[in-house]
Amino acid sequence: MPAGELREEHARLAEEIRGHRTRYYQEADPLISDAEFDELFRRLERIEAEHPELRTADSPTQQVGEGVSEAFAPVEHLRQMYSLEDVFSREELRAWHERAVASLAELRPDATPRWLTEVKIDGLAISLLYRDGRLVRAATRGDGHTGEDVTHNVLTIDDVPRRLAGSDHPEELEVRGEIFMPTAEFHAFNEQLAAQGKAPLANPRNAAAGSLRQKDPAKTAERPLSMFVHGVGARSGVELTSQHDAYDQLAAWGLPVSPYTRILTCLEEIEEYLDAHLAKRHELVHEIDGVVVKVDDFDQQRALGHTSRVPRWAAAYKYPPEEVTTRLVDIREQVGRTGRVTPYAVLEPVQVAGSEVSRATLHNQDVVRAKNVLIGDDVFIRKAGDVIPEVLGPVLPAREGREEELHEYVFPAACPSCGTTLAAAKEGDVDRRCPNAESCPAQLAERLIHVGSRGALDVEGLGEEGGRALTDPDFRRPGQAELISREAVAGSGVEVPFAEDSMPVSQTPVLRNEADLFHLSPEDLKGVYVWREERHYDAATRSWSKTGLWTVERYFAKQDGSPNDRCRTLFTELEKAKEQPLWRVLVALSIRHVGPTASRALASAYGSIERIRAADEEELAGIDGVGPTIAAAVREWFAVDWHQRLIDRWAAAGVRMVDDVDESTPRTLEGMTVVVTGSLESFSRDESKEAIIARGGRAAGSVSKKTHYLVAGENAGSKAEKAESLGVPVLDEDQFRTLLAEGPDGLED
Ligand SMILES: NC(=O)c1ccc[n+]([C@@H]2O[C@H](COP(=O)([O-])OP(=O)(O)OC[C@H]3O[C@@H](n4cnc5c(N)ncnc54)[C@H](O)[C@@H]3O)[C@@H](O)[C@H]2O)c1
Ligand SMILES: [Zn+2]
Repeated sequence: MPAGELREEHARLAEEIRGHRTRYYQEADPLISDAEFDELFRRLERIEAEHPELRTADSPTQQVGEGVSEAFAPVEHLRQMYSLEDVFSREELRAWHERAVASLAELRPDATPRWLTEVKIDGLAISLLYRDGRLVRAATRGDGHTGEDVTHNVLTIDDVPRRLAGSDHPEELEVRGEIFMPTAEFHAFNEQLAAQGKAPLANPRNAAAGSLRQKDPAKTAERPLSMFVHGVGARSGVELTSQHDAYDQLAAWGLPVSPYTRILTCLEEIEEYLDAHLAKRHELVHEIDGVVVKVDDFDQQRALGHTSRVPRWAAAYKYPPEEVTTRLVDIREQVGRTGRVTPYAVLEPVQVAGSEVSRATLHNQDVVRAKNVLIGDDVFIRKAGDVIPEVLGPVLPAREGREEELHEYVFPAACPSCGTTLAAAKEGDVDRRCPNAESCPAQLAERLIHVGSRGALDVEGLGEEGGRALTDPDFRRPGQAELISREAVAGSGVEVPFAEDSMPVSQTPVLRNEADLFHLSPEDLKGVYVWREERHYDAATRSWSKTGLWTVERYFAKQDGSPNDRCRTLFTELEKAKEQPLWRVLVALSIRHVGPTASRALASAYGSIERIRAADEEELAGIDGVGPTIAAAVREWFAVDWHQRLIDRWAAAGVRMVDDVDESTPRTLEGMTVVVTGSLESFSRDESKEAIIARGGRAAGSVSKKTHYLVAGENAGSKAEKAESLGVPVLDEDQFRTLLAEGPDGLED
């Protein structure tokens, strides 16, 4: 770049950065994410590294950027307040560490540096001035020399002592720290705002900054603010030898010291600290945006000194940003397993918290409205750790001049998958559902994927791709090209020798509901993209290849026309799935509320699908691990015709609907319901249940009129009383053993 242009670029960047700093510090209402701000700042630093003549004293890189607003009286700090040098990667941290060690080796040859490692609190800097133990002034950082007088506001914060505890207070002492809003308090406060119909605060940092800058201290007093100290400025009448020595002393005087600080001896330990705190980043009292590493010893700190903006004895390692901005390209809808239609944001792919994000759920139409986003907007998005990414809201100023490209999202009236009119499940529900549960391709695909999942029948080949392909023959594997038809080839004048068995893609879905899943044969998959192989014809060389111009497909790869491996796998796996135990079949049925736990409970209580189908709601509700909600859902499910057909079809195909019973065990309890309560000597809870089921009985969890026997062990409790009041016979362990061995007849003697 020519020097003139570079100078202009530098001036433009500097101006932009100053603008963002003002909005961030004085108005607590930033226009861009911190990550983007940091990027601008780094660009300016890079330009200056190449052209040091541009690094003038008024460049943002040379100044602590906060500035002071008119709203507060200016205050001169006794000692300058600094910012911190940021490092954004392990390499940068290692380089910083190496430099510091090398400099110290030269400046203080006898010293062994120790590293005080702290979390970087996402709040705002404060300087507290104590005279003879009394708080006389509190000021923001400002430009580092002059801050703003916020004494009245700071006095409302409980963590900040007005008088120091203990004795031997210095004549004068500047304490530096960070004011923050604890994460829990932040969420509680936002809920309170929401309940009052007010806009929530964007994040704990802006919340703290905004709260401290209230003109009316009474307003600040309403905000839950806290503080931790992280340094000392000017002092007289006290001898402090190191950072940690200072913290000990400040703690003794009643000042709040961070519990997360450690003293470490080498880079390796520092990196461990980084990882450990990144992993529990959201479990701390407050939000953090990184870790600060400081040379502990004050004499060594003095030797290393400062630049005009940052100390050379400290570095802030910034964690990957959790908040960035990107373009909201579109809003589309997803139809879930239960027919719920949820809008989601299609985003221009962007890195957040170390992973790429290109989609984010928007939950429902009310949420889209509340977020006030338009399709085409630039939006703030957040991804905190493992939490799913979230669209926070639009970058309003970025709309300027782009109004034409923006438009409002309209929630569809019909299912995007099958066209059925959407409806609320019950009155007042925000969510809309597609009522075409049986054969809506999207719902069916989700159910099939669920059937194939690990927790259900565990079918390799019936995952995302398989599930979609069975419901949409046009669905293609990533990279799978579209088939070119004979007609298209014919019209092109190129002669392609189509293989005899090459055939068109089928136009109709393989499955209309899951009833026929286990009746499929490889033949049925001939027309489906996902199970076909591709061959390409290169007209120039008249040969087949993997990459040629014409994509011509044959239905299976093998020369003899037999299924390819992908197809074989699916069918071997489906065969295997038929042998899965009953509880897994129950999971696979997608009955509301019936996950693995309820399925196991049902399977062990009844042992067969027929008996579950026959059980009434009250009886089901009595099973341990079932309860009324699940019982109602089970009854509801069986009341649907096509569900009944589905079970019959699966059973006819050989899916096991009955758990193995040991044939050698006599069926002494056929038709009996037995409840076991309290602890038995020679049976565990599961063993007593299994013993009942193995003999054809039902092991229920609670006593009702339908209970045939209650077995009461040690500490039987209220069930025994209930049984007596209902006239249900109560057995002890010996009698239980007799019952198991001989059935009810045995008890009569
Ligand atoms: N989004 C925007 O428009 C915008 C504008 C300006 C600044 N910013 C953001 O603000 C930050 C830059 O501000 P900065 O100059 O205050 O630098 P900084 O936040 O990177 O680091 C310096 C500050 O960290 C604080 N701090 C927290 N924990 C600390 C600890 N344990 N020890 C010492 N200090 C600790 C101190 O207040 C100190 O002044 C960056 O994250 C930047 O992205 C954003
Ligand atoms: Zn539908």
